[in-house]
Amino acid sequence: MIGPLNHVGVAVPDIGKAIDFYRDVLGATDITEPKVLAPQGVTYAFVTLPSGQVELIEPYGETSPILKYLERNPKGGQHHICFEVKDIHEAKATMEARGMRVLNEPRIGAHGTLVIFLHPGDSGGVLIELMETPQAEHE
Ligand SMILES: CC[C@H](C(=O)O)C(=O)SCCNC(=O)CCNC(=O)[C@H](O)C(C)(C)COP(=O)(O)OP(=O)(O)OC[C@H]1O[C@@H](n2cnc3c(N)ncnc32)[C@H](O)[C@@H]1OP(=O)(O)O
Ligand SMILES: [Co+2]
Repeated sequence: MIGPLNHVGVAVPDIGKAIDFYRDVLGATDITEPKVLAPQGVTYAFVTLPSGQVELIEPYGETSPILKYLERNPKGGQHHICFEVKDIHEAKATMEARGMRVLNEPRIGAHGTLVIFLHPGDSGGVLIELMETPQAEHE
C-alpha cells in the first residue's frame, strides 16, 4: 500500500535558524521560503534533496500539534515520516481495518494533497503521515 517515502518531518523551535543550518552547514541549495499552514498549526519549509525532502516544521498558533513535542524536545528533533499513497480514503479505511488509530479526517497538507496521521503508539513509536500522491505524479 505505501509508496515512496515523501519526506522526513523535523520539528524545530526556530525555522529560520534551521534553514540557515541546512544551507550554511550542510550545504543544501534547494530550500523553500517558510510558509504558514494555519489549519495544521505549523510554519513549514522543504529542503529538497535528490532522494526526497526534509520538512522543517515550527509551531504556529496556540494549538499547534507540535507544541508538546517541543516542550519534550526543546532543541527539536525528528518528528514524523511521510509515505505517499494512491488514495487517501482507501488508505484510511485500510489502516482502520488493520487496527490503527487514524488521528484525523483527511485534510490538506503542505504538498496540497490530503493527509492523515497514524497514532505513534500503534506504529512502533514512529509518527507516520500518509499523503495522497499529487495528481500530476499519477499520470
Ligand atoms: C500536515 C502538514 C505537514 C505536512 O507534511 O503536510 C505536517 O506534517 S505537519 C506535522 C504536525 N502535525 C501533526 O503531527 C498532526 C498529528 N499529530 C498529533 O495529532 C499529535 O502530535 C500526537 C497525537 C501524535 C501527539 O500529541 P501530543 O504530543 O499532544 O500527545 P501526547 O503528549 O499525549 O503523546 C501521546 C504519545 O505519543 C507520543 N508522541 C507524541 N509525538 C510523537 C512523535 N512525533 N513521534 C513519536 N511519538 C510521539 C508521546 O511520546 C506519547 O507517547 P506515550 O508512550 O503515550 O507517552
Ligand atoms: Co509532514
